[in-house]
Amino acid sequence: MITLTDLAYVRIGTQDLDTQAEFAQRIVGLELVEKTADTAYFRADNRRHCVQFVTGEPRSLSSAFTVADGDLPAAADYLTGQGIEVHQGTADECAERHVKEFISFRDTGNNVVELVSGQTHYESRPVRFARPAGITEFGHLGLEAPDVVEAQKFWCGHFNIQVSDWIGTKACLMRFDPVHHKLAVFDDNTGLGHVNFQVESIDDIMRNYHFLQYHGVEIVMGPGRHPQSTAVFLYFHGPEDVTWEYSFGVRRIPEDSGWVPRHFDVSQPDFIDMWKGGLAGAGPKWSERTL
Ligand SMILES: O=C(O)c1cccc(O)c1O
Ligand SMILES: [Fe+2]
Repeated sequence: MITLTDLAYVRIGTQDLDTQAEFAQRIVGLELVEKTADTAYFRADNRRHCVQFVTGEPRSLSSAFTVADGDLPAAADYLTGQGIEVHQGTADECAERHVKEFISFRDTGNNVVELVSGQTHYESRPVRFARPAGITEFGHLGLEAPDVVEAQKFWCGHFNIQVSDWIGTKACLMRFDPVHHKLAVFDDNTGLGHVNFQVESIDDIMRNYHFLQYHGVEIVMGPGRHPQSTAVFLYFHGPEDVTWEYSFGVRRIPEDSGWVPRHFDVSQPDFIDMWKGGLAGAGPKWSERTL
């Protein structure tokens, strides 16, 4: 069993670094920490960076979680013992990620996952957000897998991860600390589902909604309220199909609360947005009535 302590970062490939960098700043609102000819790093909280774009294939490269200092050798042994191939991060790879050490492996969705220790943090320097989106922190990652049940067994079997809620068998929301979920797996082939940032208030959600609309950014879903975490959310599409989410008010589940995962029924209109609850049994559409 491996103990995860936090989310670390996500690395995303891009064929257009400049456009991604501009979107991450001007639209998402992140701080650009560093940009070179082939990579750009973005900061949202005390982590030195939590999003890194890398020139290359436009796809998710890896998602990273933190483990305690000193835990990596045992984690590598454990995974190897489970028949999982482990790569030991080289000095150059560590430098590129701004971590002391890391290992990587593939999950059941063939996503590359990195376990890191010694991620650089800027504890005392305020984040210089590129715009006032209200971001407070890197919230969670949505990964994709062809079989969500298999992915859940993998994550809960090898890590200190518990299921918070199921959305049919289409999604599983999981936690490794009191936050309702920092890892979610969605039913799809492989890759990054979405990158979530928590914002300070419901007003930020609505201000961001109008800001995105003004800029012609494609809203994927929301504003709405997830019945699972009770967070108010807004998803939008960035370049190269990257989905971003702002949310506010995520539920916390205290450690010994006896929480039992709920199963949400995807055939109901409010399965992912409780504000659509009024649509249940709404009958034929008034606008389509024949007089
Ligand atoms: O916050 C949630 O509950 C949630 C539910 C479904 C899908 C998501 O991305 C979520 O963040
Ligand atoms: Fe989410």
